[in-house]
Amino acid sequence: MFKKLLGKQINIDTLSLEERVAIAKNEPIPAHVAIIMDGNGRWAKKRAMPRVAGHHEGMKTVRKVTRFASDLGIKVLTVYAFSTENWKRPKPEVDFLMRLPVEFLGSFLPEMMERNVRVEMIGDPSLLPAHTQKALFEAMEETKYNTGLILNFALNYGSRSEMVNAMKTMLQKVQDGQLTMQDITEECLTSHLMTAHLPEPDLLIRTSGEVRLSNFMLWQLAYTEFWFTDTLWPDFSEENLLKAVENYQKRNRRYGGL
Ligand SMILES: Cc1cc(N2CCCCCC2)n2ncc(-c3ccc(F)cc3)c2n1
Repeated sequence: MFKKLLGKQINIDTLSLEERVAIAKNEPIPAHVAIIMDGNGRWAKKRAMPRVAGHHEGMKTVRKVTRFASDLGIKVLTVYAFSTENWKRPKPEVDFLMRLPVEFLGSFLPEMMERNVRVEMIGDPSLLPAHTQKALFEAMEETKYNTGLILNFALNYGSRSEMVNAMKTMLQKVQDGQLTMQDITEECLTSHLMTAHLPEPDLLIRTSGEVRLSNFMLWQLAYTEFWFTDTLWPDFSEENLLKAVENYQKRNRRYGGL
């Protein structure tokens, strides 16, 4: 890929990762990157390993990508870790998945503190097992004053139920006289979503060649740039994230305008 640098055309594919990071940092870095982390089961199947091996490897990729996103200066990284539809999977697989937050936080929390990373979540935690909730709430409590990258886990999250809940709250406020019909605007609905305190995603990445949203942040992604890759999530690397950011920086976002 060619980039204009200091009046010269540079073939950045010939540069090192570090050199490309330095160049990328001279242009707007997407403040909020959202990732649908697909391909874990396929990764395991290709290696004749159980599906859970792919999930476990995928968890290590979350750690790797978090480090790199923090180094790049990304402000918010939202990762779709467990959807409301995932409860339909076999119980042993769900049980394994529900232990990943415990393992991840147990091993990575000290480094996240050093890196000033804040752990947040979107979704309904009430259905998560007690050990998962405990690990999550402790990590959110311990990191709540950190001002660096926000690592935002979408857990037991579904966009349609998020929007229905927002509408119900707004309707209740209209009934209670706290809101009028004129108050019901796009901004009002946005402020009632779980992501109200976050900027909308600038870049959405989906791995493993799937090209669909799977009930993920449907409202919030209205003006987001999408980047799809055939790479399976466990194989996703700093190189892949940098490629997505470099591609993002080549696009001129119009937000519906000309
Ligand atoms: C359910 C689930 C699945 C999960 N996968 C690994 C990544 C690929 C996608 C599915 C499997 N990962 N990876 C990290 C977490 C996690 C969640 C919350 C938290 F506070 C800390 C870590 C996680 N949670």
